[in-house]
Amino acid sequence: MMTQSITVEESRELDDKTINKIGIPSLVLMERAGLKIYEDMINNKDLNLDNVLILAGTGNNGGDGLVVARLLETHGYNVSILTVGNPDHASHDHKAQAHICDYYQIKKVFMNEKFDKYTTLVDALFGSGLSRNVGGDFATIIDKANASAAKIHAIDIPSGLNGDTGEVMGTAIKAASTSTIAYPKVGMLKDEAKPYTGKIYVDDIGIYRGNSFENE
Ligand SMILES: NC(=O)C1=CN([C@@H]2O[C@H](COP(=O)(O)OP(=O)(O)OC[C@H]3O[C@@H](n4cnc5c(N)ncnc54)[C@H](O)[C@@H]3O)[C@@H](O)[C@H]2O)[C@@H](O)CC1
Ligand SMILES: [K+]
Repeated sequence: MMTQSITVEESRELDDKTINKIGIPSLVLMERAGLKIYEDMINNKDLNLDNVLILAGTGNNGGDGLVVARLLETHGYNVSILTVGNPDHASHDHKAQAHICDYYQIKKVFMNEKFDKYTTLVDALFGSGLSRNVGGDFATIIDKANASAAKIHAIDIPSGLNGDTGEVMGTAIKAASTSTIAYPKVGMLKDEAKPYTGKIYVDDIGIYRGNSFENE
């Protein structure tokens, strides 16, 4: 059982070490993340997956969200994607996932979309890359998501929540459940973070701290 928590910086160092020193390709980690998040959602009986909207930023957190979109689509669920931010400036792995989503012709919606027809929203706006207060279109979408009747499942860290302190950076997603990658981040376990994280799933995707793999 992995119950340790880590800082956001450590999570980024572990990602980097796993990819660049150990040699597991980043797209393999992203695929494993997406598969685990998809399974968490399927197994969470509190989520109604009749009509799912993926809220995707243009980084790798959004890339994880696009893997979930594709897995939902290929398993027959009704799923749409709202990309927030400039797709031309998306991360390499995000662009690779967007290309795959295009192959499957997954429905795309835009900023003016009404959220009330969706049963579940997936928060893939920001994860460990959040570096400043949330504003502009991102804040608009977070506030619209929180105001909607749909439940929110967050990927890695609820967007806008400071993963180290558990504080809200401007505004933050209030998730019913969160799939966090590798280890929970320290701020997510604080009492004040609970209304934002909801139930936390910890997803093993092959990223390990120190020698913890020896205990697997
Ligand atoms: N390849 C990897 O390293 C892995 C990454 N993973 C996922 O990738 C996430 C990290 O991805 P990224 O490093 O691409 O970062 P994010 O996707 O968290 O953020 C994307 C970008 O948003 C920008 N940004 C930060 N704060 C902002 C703000 N307030 N307003 C507007 N833009 C802002 C930053 O330039 C940042 O790089 C993790 O949380 C996890 O979900 C997982 O797939 C596991 C493997
Ligand atoms: K997120």
